[in-house]
Amino acid sequence: MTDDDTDAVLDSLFATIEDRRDRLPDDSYTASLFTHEKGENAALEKVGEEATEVILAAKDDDREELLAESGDLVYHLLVVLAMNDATVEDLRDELEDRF
Ligand SMILES: N=c1c2ncn([C@@H]3O[C@H](COP(=O)(O)OP(=O)(O)OP(=O)(O)O)[C@@H](O)[C@H]3O)c2ncn1[C@@H]1O[C@H](COP(=O)(O)O)[C@@H](O)[C@H]1O
Repeated sequence: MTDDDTDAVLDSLFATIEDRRDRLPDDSYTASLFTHEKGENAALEKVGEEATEVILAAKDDDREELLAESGDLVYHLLVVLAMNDATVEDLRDELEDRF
C-alpha cells in the first residue's frame, strides 16, 4: 500500500464519519456517538479506553491485537476531531509542519 492509498483510506473514513454526523442514521455506531446522552465525553472515553488497549497489546507483544486496537483508536480520534470543527486535512497539515 502506498502513502497515497493510506491517505485515501483516512480521507474516506473521515468523509464517512462526517456523513454519519450530518445524517444521523439510526443504525450507525458513529451517529450514536454524536447523539449520546454523555455528549462528547462518550467519544473521549472511547479514545481513553482504546489507547489503554493499545498499550496492553504492545506490552503483550500481540501484533494482531495492537493493529486492531490502533484501528479503533484512530477511528475514535477522527470522531473527536469531527466533533471539534477539525478535519483529517487539518491533522495532515499539523503533522506535515513537523517535517
Ligand atoms: N472504523 C470504525 C470503527 N472502529 C471501531 N468501531 C466501533 O467502535 C466500537 C468499539 O467498541 P469496543 O472495541 O470497546 O467494543 P464494544 O464491546 O462494542 O464496546 P461498546 O461500544 O459496547 O462500548 C465497536 O462498536 C466498533 O464497531 C467502529 N465503527 C465504525 N467504523 C467505521 O465507520 C464506518 C461507519 O460505521 P457506522 O457508523 O456504524 O455506519 C464503518 O464502515 C467503519 O469504516
